[in-house]
Amino acid sequence: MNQPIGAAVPKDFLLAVEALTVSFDGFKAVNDLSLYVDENEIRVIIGPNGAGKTTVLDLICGRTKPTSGSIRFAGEELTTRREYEIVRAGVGRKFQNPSIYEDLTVFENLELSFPRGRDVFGALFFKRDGEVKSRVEEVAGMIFLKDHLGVQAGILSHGQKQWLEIGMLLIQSPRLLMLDEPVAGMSVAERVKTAELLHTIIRNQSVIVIEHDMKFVEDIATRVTVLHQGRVLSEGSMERVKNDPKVIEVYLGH
Ligand SMILES: Nc1ncnc2c1ncn2[C@@H]1O[C@H](COP(=O)(O)OP(=O)(O)OP(=O)(O)O)[C@@H](O)[C@H]1O
Repeated sequence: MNQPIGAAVPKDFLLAVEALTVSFDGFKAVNDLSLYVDENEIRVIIGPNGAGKTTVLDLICGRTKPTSGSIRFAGEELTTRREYEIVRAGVGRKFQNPSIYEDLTVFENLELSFPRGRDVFGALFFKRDGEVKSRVEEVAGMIFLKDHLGVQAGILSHGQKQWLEIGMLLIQSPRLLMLDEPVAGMSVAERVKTAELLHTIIRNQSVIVIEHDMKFVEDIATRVTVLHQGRVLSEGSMERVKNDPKVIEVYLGH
């Protein structure tokens, strides 16, 4: 049957979070939340402390299980999946503090994160050296560390360590990257380059960023979701959200 003109056509989002709730001892940290992220989108989540931002990412990556609701990613339900299955489905998560191997070089950190397959008997098989090397170099170029491949990760600047960790996710080619305050502690120049990096990433992937730095949010966001008390308080362009009286009252006015 033909769709009547003007009828809502269901759209396939990369990520569709619907009616998501999680209670901790009766306290709803996330409360009936719905959120939809497109392919090739940067979505920024902002909101006051305790709004539920980190908990939303914990729910998407399977670290926390919801009390109710659904999270569909590329058409698959994630709420019944284990954390490693969600990673394999294509969701990469970076936490606030970089977790890199400080004693290893940039090259080795990236190489170790390269996804290793398993053969039909379940044994690990390793990709040919050349394939790994060219992928490591490609990702190092994206994260501005191509000239630092032989450098020990421990002596990188804070910002470079953050980029390296993003690179360690990128090398696994996730379809969705989730970043928790990626520019915290970065210099102004590093923030500008991080915005550039995110714009490169979304040519092929989608990104969710939790951020407090409003200048950075303005630089990267096409759509912003404001959380408050576990719910969506406002959503839309930065322009719209920053002029929303509700948002000014609970967040931006402080
Ligand atoms: N495992 C948990 N057990 C109990 N309460 C929790 C748990 N995780 C989070 N909370 C509570 O849920 C609320 C939301 O926390 P969350 O860390 O998601 O907020 P946030 O928006 O990320 O805040 P911030 O900007 O400070 O990082 C807080 O009140 C927090 O104390």
